[in-house]
Amino acid sequence: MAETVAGAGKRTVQVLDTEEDLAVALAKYTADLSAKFVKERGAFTVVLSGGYLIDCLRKLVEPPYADSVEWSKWRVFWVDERVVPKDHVDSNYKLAYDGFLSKVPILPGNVYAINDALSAEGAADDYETCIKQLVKSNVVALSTSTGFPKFDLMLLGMGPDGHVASLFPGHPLVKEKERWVTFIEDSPKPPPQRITFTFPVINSSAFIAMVVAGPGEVDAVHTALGNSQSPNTLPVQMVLPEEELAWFLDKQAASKL
Ligand SMILES: O=C1O[C@H](COP(=O)(O)O)[C@@H](O)[C@H](O)[C@H]1O
Repeated sequence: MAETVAGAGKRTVQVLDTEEDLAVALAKYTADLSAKFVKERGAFTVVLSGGYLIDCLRKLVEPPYADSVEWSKWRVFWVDERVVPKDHVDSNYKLAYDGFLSKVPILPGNVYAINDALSAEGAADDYETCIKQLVKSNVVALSTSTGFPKFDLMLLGMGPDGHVASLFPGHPLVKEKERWVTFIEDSPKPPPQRITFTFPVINSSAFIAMVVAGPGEVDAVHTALGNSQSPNTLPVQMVLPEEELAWFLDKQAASKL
């Protein structure tokens, strides 16, 4: 199903029979976009989230997808990170390393993790400075329409409350308009200290895959994609990238649609 959303790129929704089918569809989507961007600009900038998304990337590290991807062209970033050491069980870097990065030949120098020796505020400043330098050197594109960095693909998950990245319902950070990267010290989901890309950065990306499986997010999926009359806008409803928002759902996640 594809439709155009006013003021933004198109939105597509795929409902896959099983979570296994979802992982295959996501691997194909990511591999196809990797080939497109490597051909067009010689690099592919990919932003990961934490949580369940990493498990859904398991088919990408297997043939035929793993063999077709030019891993040396990948540059990897995080949409959000918890302010904990990189080897901590809550670290999004550790989750991605164990479940994905350690299984493919991405160059270690092309993996942009946060500096885990800094405070939340310091780590957010440091990550923003790093991305500004990569924009200057043309590794990360700049959106001509917004002036914010334009990543090629963000692979996002969503929490049961409709949060994306570390942007939670009702939190003032969802309204941030200036910063590229900001920090939160009172995250309602532990751990409390995190850094996160802001909505202007998320929505300046070219493509976003929104990946949701299982029963936990059924109501938030219904609010985002169904005809639910919820009075409060969920963070996930604010996601509108420049070219395409592609939802990947399994049947359970889509059961109220
Ligand atoms: O805390 C976080 O939660 C979201 C959603 O996680 P999920 O396990 O419900 O898929 C995740 O996207 C984010 O990166 C993470 O820090």
